[in-house]
Amino acid sequence: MVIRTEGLSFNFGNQQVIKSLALQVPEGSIYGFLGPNGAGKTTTIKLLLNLLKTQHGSIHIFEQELQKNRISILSQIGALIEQPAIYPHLTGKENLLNRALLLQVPAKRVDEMLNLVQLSSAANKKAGQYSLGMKQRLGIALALLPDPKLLILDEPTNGLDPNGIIEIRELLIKLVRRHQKTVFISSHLLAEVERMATHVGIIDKGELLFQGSIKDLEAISQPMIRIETDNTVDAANLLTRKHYEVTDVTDDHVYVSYTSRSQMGDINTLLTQNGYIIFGIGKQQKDLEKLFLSITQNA
Ligand SMILES: Nc1ncnc2c1ncn2[C@@H]1O[C@H](COP(=O)(O)OP(=O)(O)OP(=O)(O)O)[C@@H](O)[C@H]1O
Repeated sequence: MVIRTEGLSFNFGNQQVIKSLALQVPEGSIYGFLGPNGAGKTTTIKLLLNLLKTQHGSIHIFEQELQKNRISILSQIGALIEQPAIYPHLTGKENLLNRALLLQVPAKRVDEMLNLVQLSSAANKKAGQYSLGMKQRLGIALALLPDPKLLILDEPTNGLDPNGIIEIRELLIKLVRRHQKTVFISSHLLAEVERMATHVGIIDKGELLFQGSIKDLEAISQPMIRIETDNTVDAANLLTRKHYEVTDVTDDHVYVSYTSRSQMGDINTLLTQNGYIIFGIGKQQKDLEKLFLSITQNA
């Protein structure tokens, strides 16, 4: 494991914001650390980076205890938390050169990093004029400069437009596949993490509700077919008789486990032929809130 915490807890005053967290982040993974605002993601990341001191429990990174091996561990971690520390009056390249000098990294890595995050053509533009997405990519380039084995990113796509989100996602996938890094990335968006993560941890109110591979997550975040119809109870009964798995019935909607697009067509035909009016039918992915419900209900 690249990151392993045991019984990790943290209090701000008398508010316990991290509760006995047992994270397991495998080598070469993109680990999506998922949770709503205020769940404790940033606090956890600050603990992992030793920006906050561990109060209870233990943190092992690269199989070494963090407190005892602080300097050697932290020198192998690249991090981006909150706003990237960028000098706006310097160009992107100057920002990187500055940091390279500080870290005693060969200057030629600067061009390599600009290339990797696709900022070569904007290298000589002032960083203050960069778009949010470009700033985030510059932040990632800064974090990658010392060639860390582990990259920790706190909500790196926050505030980005869809294009910016795709760019960051592709960059992270490339880093893991081609450059053998491990990426730990926090987010409050299930859909975003699902598209790139190999492993997921879900935290709410400081507690880890779920941890596992993306396959394990798919098993519980199964999409549904949402059918808006006039007589939901009768429609649900008909569907059940026809061996469809009805998961929920409300006044306006019937929900059925989704298996395929053609199954959605079959349901549409079946209900229409039996005289039901279909106002709408579509595939619905569970959002984080619904996922929480199924996790806690299945626990
Ligand atoms: N310096 C602090 N002093 C007191 N309480 C804090 C401090 N920093 C965070 N908290 C509280 O700790 C809890 C967890 O916050 P944290 O920032 O870790 O959550 P988060 O999951 O990163 O959320 P967000 O996505 O909003 O940043 C919240 O209730 C927050 O109000």
